[in-house]
Amino acid sequence: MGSPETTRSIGLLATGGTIAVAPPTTGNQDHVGVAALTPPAPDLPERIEVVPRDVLGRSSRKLTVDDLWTLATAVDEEIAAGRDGVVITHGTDTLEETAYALALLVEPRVPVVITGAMRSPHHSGPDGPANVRAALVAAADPSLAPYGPVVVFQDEVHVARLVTKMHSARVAAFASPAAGPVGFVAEDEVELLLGPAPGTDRLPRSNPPTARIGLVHAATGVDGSAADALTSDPGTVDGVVVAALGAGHVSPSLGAALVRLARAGTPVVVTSRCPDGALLRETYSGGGSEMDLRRSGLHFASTLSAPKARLRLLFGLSAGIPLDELFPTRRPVRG
Ligand SMILES: NC(=O)C[C@H](N)C(=O)O
Repeated sequence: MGSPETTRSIGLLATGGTIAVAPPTTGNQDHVGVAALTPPAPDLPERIEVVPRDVLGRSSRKLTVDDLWTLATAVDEEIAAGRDGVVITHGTDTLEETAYALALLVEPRVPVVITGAMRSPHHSGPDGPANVRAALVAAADPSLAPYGPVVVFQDEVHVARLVTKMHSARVAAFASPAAGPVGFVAEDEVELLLGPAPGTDRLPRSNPPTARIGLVHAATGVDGSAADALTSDPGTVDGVVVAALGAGHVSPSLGAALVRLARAGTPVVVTSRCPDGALLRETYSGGGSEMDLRRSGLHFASTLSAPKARLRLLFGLSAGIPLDELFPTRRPVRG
């Protein structure tokens, strides 16, 4: 790894998404390859060279967890080949999940940066080129490595655990509601605002993903049938994640169904459908409350969103990691 004065070699890995999409046709939309996303040498930020590579070429809605494993392997290969940083271009719809999957799977020895675009190359004012440039600048800054994979979008730097797509169409689509961006890019330099969080999300990288994890979204009137449907055939799912109401609540009927599942040995992990805030421990009691669910053996996923907790459970169970290690309980609920 060179000093900031030496040229830094950045792997640019393309996976598809709006940043690379061709104009719509009647069938599937094509994606241009990484060559079209690589800025020509005269347009690159100073002291950056790009090593382009096509890894996948599709909309993010078509990606599978096997694709996430493939991408993590490609990132590992780039790091092993001596890159000073890695940039991944990606569709925005599931970009935050891929960022978190890389936080689970990749040892962040160099900066790993994910970006995309909300306007395709053939729309007016495409945001892809500016996002790629800012991502390259971030990937070339070694001080970003300890943050794990980050999302750089609209010149903001967001950590994988907290970032989420907040807007379906605007170019300023991403935010980290719990803390804000950890930094920003201006004039081809990274300005950091917050330090890296203690600890790591990383899991041992042993087995490719095999576990199937169901997702239940709590809402008014959503009862136990939502969980029962997922598990009606034995062996359909290996675990369930719940996007619960508020600080970790579900309807009493859904709560009872989830408790039945947990008692029968299916891992059940509770998250909140709120984009910000903690899951409570001992404030509310009664059927479907956080006290009821915690005491009944359900696990709680701290500040992770439901889609990210699902990936943690999926990769963690596939690697044979005990549930208590994946989602540790700080202290038991009293009483
Ligand atoms: N802005 C985008 O990239 C959205 C696109 N549908 C995708 O996720 O692939």
